[in-house]
Formats: sequence, structure tokens, C-alpha cells
Amino acid sequence: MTTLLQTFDLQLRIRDHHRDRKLVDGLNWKIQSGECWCVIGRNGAGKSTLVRSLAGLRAVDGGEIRINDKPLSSCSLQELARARAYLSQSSIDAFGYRVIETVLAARHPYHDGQYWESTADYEKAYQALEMLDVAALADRDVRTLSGGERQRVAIAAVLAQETPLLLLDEPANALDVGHQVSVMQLLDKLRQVTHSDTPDMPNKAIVMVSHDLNLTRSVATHALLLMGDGAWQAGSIAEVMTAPLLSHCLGHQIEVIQHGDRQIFMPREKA
Ligand SMILES: Nc1ncnc2c1ncn2[C@@H]1O[C@H](COP(=O)(O)OP(=O)(O)OP(=O)(O)O)[C@@H](O)[C@H]1O
Repeated sequence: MTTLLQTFDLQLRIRDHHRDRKLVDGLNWKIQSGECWCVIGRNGAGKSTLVRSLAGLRAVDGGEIRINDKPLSSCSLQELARARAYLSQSSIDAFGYRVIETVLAARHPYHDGQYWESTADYEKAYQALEMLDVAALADRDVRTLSGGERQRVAIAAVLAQETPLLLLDEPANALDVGHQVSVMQLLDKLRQVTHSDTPDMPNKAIVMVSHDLNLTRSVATHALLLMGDGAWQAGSIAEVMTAPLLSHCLGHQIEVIQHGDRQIFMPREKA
């Protein structure tokens, strides 16, 4: 296994009502190829802030993030674009780009000064659209898509970027149940794919934010719980997706019910 990302004593803070609030305090974390980490926490706990920081889009307030064993802060934009792909929680399309153009844009890190997309870029972009079941929308104006269709196109763009590390902020957002399951299965498959043609290439690692504990349980190998006051708990699913830890993290009683070989997570109803 290759270590793709590591944090050392990471500090993330936010200025809230003229005082500093800790979101992440002293996070020492290692993400290795083949792992799928889910970040769990209540609204405002700092999940998106953390993922944006890991993507290099927000400065940290202390400590260090290393990507492929290099400080994130010293990576060039091209290095970053080849190392990690980032799906934001939501975005607004200001311009009427075609779907295929938005996915082709994700191929820019590989252009090395060449202006036009190659046939291989088109092939990879169409492949990604097909994986997400939206190839039929390739020529549509992105502004005309439904929320779920737009989300699948955004995930296709992330995959077309072909990076070892995927940072996904609520990837299942707006997806219908069938597509939630198929996208999770696709991520699970991608994480486990080995590249027989390029043996040096590590398996993918995924970090995703999700509020859906059952969906998370179906795909994640590990979880990072953010408690909202800077405290955190990281470990394998078996270690951290327990009723006491989840209830503490989410501020609401969670019951874990064994159903055959599956575990179902249910919020307890208030009396
Ligand atoms: N630019 C900003 N200025 C002030 N406060 C901010 C800023 N960005 C984020 N925050 C605050 O930081 C906290 C963490 O925000 P973040 O978006 O990381 O939470 P989250 O865990 O992803 O929440 P959610 O589950 O609602 O998506 C929130 O209280 C938010 O209001």
C-alpha cells in the first residue's frame, strides 16, 4: 500500500462571532491507496473545510498536509491536479458549456502546453460519462440538467481527471436511490482496481463526506469522525462506526441493528 496523503498535527479553525472556533485539532491521519474514508459529523462540524484543505484550496491554521510525501503547500498546480481530484458540495454553472466540455476540462493537467484535446482525452471523457450513465447527455447545456444528472456529470469529470486520490464532498447528493447505490459500487470498484499495464500506479484512495450512515457503511473501509469542537476519532469502520461514538459525534442517539450480515444505522426517535 502507498501512502497518498498524510496530515501532521493539522489545525483548522474558523472565526465565529469574533472568536476562534476549532474545527480540527491536532489531526494525525494517513490515507493509503485502496482505502475509502468517510468523514462524518454534524452540520458545521468542519467536514467541507477539511476536504477543501486536503485539496489545497484552503490554507491550514497549523500543522502540515503532505501529498505523495511532499508538503501540499509546495506542490505546483499541475502536480496537485495530477495527484487529487475534488468534487465540491455544490456549484453553480454561470456559462452554458456542453456536458462533454466540462468533462474534457478535467483532462487539462495532462496537456503539457498542447491546446487541443486529443482523441484519447475524448475517449476518457466519454468513458467517464458512460460509467456514470450520462453519456446520452454529452451535448446538452449543463444548465439544463437536473440536480442528479449534474451531480453525475461532476463525478464523471472527477474520474476523467484520473488521479490516485479522490476527495468527494457529498457525492451522493441529489442522486436517486438507484444511482446512489450504483455510484457507491463504482467507487468501491475503482478503489480496488489494480493497473496491470502500469504496475507502479497505486490503487485509488477515496475520502468522501456523507450524512448517510448506511450508504457509508456499504462502501467505506475507514471513517473519520469530527466532533465539532476540534476533537476527532479515526479508524476502521469496525472501530469507529459504533453506536456510542456515532451518537456522540452526531449529537443524537444512533442504534445499530444487525440485519443478516448487514448493519443498519437508525437514529432513535425522540420520546
Ligand atoms: N468563510 C467562512 N466564514 C465564516 N465561517 C465559515 C466560513 N466557512 C465556513 N464557516 C463555518 O465553519 C463551520 C464549518 O463549515 P463546514 O462547511 O466545513 O461544515 P460541514 O461539516 O461541512 O457542514 P455541513 O454538514 O452543513 O455541510 C461552519 O460553522 C461554517 O458556518
